[in-house]
This record gives sequence, C-alpha cells and structure tokens, in this order.
Amino acid sequence: MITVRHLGKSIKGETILRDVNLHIENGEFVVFVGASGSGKSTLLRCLSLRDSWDQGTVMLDGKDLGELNGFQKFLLKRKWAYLAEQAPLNPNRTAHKTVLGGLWDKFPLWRKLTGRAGVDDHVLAMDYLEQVGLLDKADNKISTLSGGEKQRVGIARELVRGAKVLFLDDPVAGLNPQAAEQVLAGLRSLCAERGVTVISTFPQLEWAEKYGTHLVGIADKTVAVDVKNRRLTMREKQIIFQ
Ligand SMILES: Nc1ncnc2c1ncn2[C@@H]1O[C@H](COP(=O)(O)OP(=O)(O)OP(=O)(O)O)[C@@H](O)[C@H]1O
Repeated sequence: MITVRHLGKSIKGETILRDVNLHIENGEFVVFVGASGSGKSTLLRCLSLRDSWDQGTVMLDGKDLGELNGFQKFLLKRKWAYLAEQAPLNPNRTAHKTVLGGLWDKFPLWRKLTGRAGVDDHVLAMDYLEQVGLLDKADNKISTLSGGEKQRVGIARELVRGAKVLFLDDPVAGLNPQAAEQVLAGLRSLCAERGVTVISTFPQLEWAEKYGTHLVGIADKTVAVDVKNRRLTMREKQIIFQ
C-alpha cells in the first residue's frame, strides 16, 4: 500500500502540488482526474520515483521512499512499471517474443548468454497474453497489431517482468474508443483477478468512472476529491473542474 502525506512540489519557484494526502491499497485501479495542467502527471511521476518532491513523505508498506538510496530506488523501480502513452516495442517481433522479453531481467547470466527460454517461461508469457485478451495474436508481429493491442502487449511484458504496480500516463492516448475501453477493461480485471495496482491518468472522465475503483480529483494543486467504488457527484465534478 502507498501512503502520501503532505506532499509538495515546486518547479522553478512555482508551486505545482501542495499538501497532497492520499492512501492507495493494493489491487486498486486509481485514476487521477482533473483539468489540463492540474498536476496529474507530475503526481504520477513523483509516486513512481521518476520525479522528486520537496515536501512530505511517500510511504510504501510503511517504508519512507524518500529515505531509499539510489540502488534501493533502482531495485524498486524494476518491480514497478511506468508507461507513458504508447510503449516502445520492436515492430518486427511477435507479441509472444515481446512479452517473453520482459523475462530477460530475471534470467540468470547463462540463459542470457544462450538466449534460451524454458517451457515455463513460454507458458507464463502466454498466460499474460491471455490475461490481456491477446492469446490469438501471440504469433502476430507487433507491426500488424492495432494501437490498443500494442498497448496491451506492453502491459503484458511489464507483468511478466514481475511488476505489481503499473503507473500509466494516459494509456489510451491515440486509441479509438473501442480499443481504449478494451485496454481499460483489461486493466480493471488485472486489478481484480491478480491484485495488480494500477495508478493512472487519462482525460476521459466517463471512463475513469466506469473502470476506476479509486478516483482522485486534483484541483487547486492538491487532492480536492477522493472517492472509492463509486461515481462522482455533480458537486464533486464542479470542485474538480471548477
Ligand atoms: N518541467 C517542467 N517545468 C516547468 N513547468 C512544468 C514542468 N512540468 C510540469 N510543469 C507544469 O506543472 C503543471 C502540471 O503539469 P502536469 O503535466 O502534471 O499536468 P497534467 O494535469 O498532467 O496536465 P495534462 O492533463 O494536460 O497532461 C503545469 O502547469 C505544467 O506547465
């Protein structure tokens, strides 16, 4: 679980976030919602350790992330995944090989040298492709997949790598509505069935309400609304998008 207390961040003397308080449980599908420029991506980058903050604390299972040394942060980032918009994938690889590539980090040196993956590794890759609804496209090259399918391959690759927390900055950018909803429905089931925690931002409020389990509204540089397992009221929408 992630707990944020009194987080503040300034860039070049300008306050971007102030007094942010937040509590995220494992298995939640968190969506940061707010007007353009409200600080959603900045908060996502701070929580994923891609960016630093000036005030307050971010705790993971009771451990203060601000106190980790560089190596500890590096190890933690390997367990987390941060994807901004479209994941960069090799267009000439098949979906299956791309997902299998996520295991590379875990392989012992001898396997890296021989380039061999075991039967279990192949099954694991297929398992995650199935989870994101792409088992039938396993042998298709990335270049032949749609934008939404590519995004789901990128997510499966991170899962196979062992990521338990996914930070996704607009995972549906550039996708048509049908593909976007498939990606979001897949993420929702990952949270429910595998206990993966998704922390994301995307501009479509309707989809945030439909698929998110925890909505965090950012306004006036802080968390103005924080609700779980329900839609926003009209009043809450007014507060966020004043
Ligand atoms: N590196 C930077 N230098 C200066 N200002 C920055 C920098 N990064 C972000 N900002 C400012 O911080 C504010 C919040 O930006 P952020 O990208 O977090 O907003 P957002 O809510 O994600 O916006 P959008 O929905 O448009 O993506 C904006 O006013 C932005 O201009």
